[in-house]
Amino acid sequence: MKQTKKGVRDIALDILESVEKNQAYSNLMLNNVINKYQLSSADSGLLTEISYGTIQRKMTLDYFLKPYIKNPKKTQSWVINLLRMSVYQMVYLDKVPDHAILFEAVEIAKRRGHKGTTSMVNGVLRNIQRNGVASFEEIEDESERLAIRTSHPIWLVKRWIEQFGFEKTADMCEVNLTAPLQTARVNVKKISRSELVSILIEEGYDVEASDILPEAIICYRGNLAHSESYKLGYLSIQDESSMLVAHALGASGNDAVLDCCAAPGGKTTHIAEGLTTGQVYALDLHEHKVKLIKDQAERLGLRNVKTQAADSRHVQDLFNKEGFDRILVDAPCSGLGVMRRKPDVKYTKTKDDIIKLSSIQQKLLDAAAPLVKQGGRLIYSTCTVDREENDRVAAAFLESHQEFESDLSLKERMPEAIVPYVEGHSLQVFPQYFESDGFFIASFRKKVQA
Ligand SMILES: C[S@@+](CC[C@H](N)C(=O)[O-])C[C@H]1O[C@@H](n2cnc3c(N)ncnc32)[C@H](O)[C@@H]1O
Repeated sequence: MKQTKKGVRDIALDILESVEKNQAYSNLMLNNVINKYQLSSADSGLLTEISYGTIQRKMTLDYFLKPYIKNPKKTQSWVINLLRMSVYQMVYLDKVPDHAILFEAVEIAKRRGHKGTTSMVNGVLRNIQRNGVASFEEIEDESERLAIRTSHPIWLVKRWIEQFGFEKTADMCEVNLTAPLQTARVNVKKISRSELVSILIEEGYDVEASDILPEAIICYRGNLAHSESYKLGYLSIQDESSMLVAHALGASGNDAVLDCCAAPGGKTTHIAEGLTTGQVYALDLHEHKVKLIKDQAERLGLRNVKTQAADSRHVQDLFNKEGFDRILVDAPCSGLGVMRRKPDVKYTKTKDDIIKLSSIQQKLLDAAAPLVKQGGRLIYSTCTVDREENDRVAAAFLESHQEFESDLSLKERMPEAIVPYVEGHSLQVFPQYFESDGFFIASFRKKVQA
């Protein structure tokens, strides 16, 4: 039901407050409020731009605000968020004039606070309008400057520079500030890509075939999740990096496949679309998440997906040894490759999380290993950019599982554009390579016993 009318900026402030207090993820909250208030597409666009933009650039905005706020620690959080989102609009959006931004901010301050707060908001914004914002050149340390300018935590920027060098880190930080394009995967069991592209164009979507993957479509305008073709099961919304995983797995025909961490089912259904008589067994921890996989398989008309709620660290209790041709461990991870979609992730993840996650990732791989057939393949993937969770987990697996070897055939299953980035048995996709998510894939082959 449509709620009482609330201004876009008021709603944006609610989102910023909830995200700040860790009550909600920005992407989920945004979808909820767009439905709740039945916003027009122009208003949804503005709301997304203001709330995502402000979260994306939080550290930069705080740097701009610092000289103008006497006592930031004593200032209420909603006031800080109101100032952040107003400065975001003043500096980064040219479609709204400064006087309108100031007027709206003062009106919100009047409604939510007392006179003193209103005049403080007014004063800070007027001063910024008059004097401008600080230059980044004032920050001496190069990595700190990059961190503040692109609004990434300093520990993370330093860690990435150490792991990948300054240039790659800087490119990644820049691209993390941009909005991702929506991509979709064609359900080749139901329709060809060229047919689907024509149907979507007729429906009014601005789409084209990707030149990286044969089943991918890029959408420049409109939300394909609302299309008729989506309802009919012709497509799934999926990032191209994530689509690479099914290619790496290379399941086909009658293969028995196990997907250990499968919800919401993006990769399970991709794999299932590529089989004929084969089956995918899809596991995830919780029943409500398993339902998401079931719903997707049903929508896509896939009958070769079997789901079960289970802790895959004990997967050996569920299946016989050496029962699967292919196993995928698309592990829980820090998600540092998907910051464009979930900008709040960058401020909440810690080094400790990375250590804890890498231990879970190793346990999941250890548990899956005995279930792979001799000559079969095990794929490990994450949507993160961090050597501890990626290369080190892969190396530790090979070291402690002599029955496996590096699978150097990974290159042969990757699309041409990706091949140059494959290093031996693994691949780290950086978000700046193809405008897709940051992703890691490693491929292991179980040796055939003599
Ligand atoms: C990266 S997501 C998987 C995304 C999924 N493969 C897809 O493509 O849609 C990781 C999943 O692992 C699940 N998970 C975490 N720990 C698990 C465990 N011990 N056993 C099974 N699933 C687990 C989480 O619930 C989460 O859904």
